[in-house]
Amino acid sequence: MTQPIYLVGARGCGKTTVGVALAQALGCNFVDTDHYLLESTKMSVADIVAKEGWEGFRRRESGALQSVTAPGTVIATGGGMILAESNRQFMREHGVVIYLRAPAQILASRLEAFPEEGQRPTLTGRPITDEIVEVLAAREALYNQAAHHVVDATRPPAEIVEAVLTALRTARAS
Ligand SMILES: Nc1ncnc2c1ncn2[C@@H]1O[C@H](COP(=O)(O)OP(=O)(O)O)[C@@H](O)[C@H]1O
Ligand SMILES: O=C(O)C1=C[C@@H](OP(=O)(O)O)[C@@H](O)[C@H](O)C1
Ligand SMILES: [Mg+2]
Repeated sequence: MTQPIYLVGARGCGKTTVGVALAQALGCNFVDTDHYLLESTKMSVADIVAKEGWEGFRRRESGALQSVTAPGTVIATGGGMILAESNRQFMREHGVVIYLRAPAQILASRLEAFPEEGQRPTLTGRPITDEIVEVLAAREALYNQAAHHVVDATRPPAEIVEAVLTALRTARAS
């Protein structure tokens, strides 16, 4: 596998968790665009948003996407990476895009257990359950548009990794 693999999906679908395990299974490098921003700016997502607004954060994450793109790399994106058409096009052109899909109730229960406020400042100011329903409704079509493969992300991480590997193998054989 030399093409980069991009994991997309809503907050809490497991892009970061599954990305680490997938990279290990493939013997690839792993990068997370939010971790890249944290390391390169020394600011959390919440810090960047407080200082520059969501617009500033979105500009920086588009830059991060281009910076981390390299052969032999599994890339966990932030949940809003697919908002920009240019990012969707960039990912589709440069690699294989996998959408980790899970329903709002599952995402909400994971995020309520581990909110990680520095990583996930509120997007709407609404309670987490309402926010996720709203955000998924606005983005589901974009996740699907960006994706070469859609994988059920309600299972344990090891099973999701297996499903991604199967999707990659099937695509290569066809
Ligand atoms: N497949 C899974 N099953 C159960 N919990 C999960 C799964 N994937 C991730 N989690 C948990 O959900 C939370 C968010 O996971 P994370 O990988 O940070 O998601 P994302 O990067 O998509 O926002 C973490 O606490 C993580 O342990
Ligand atoms: O959905 C979003 O708009 C965001 C998701 C977060 O990443 P995760 O999806 O890894 O939580 C992070 O990039 C930022 O808080 C914005
Ligand atoms: Mg993440």
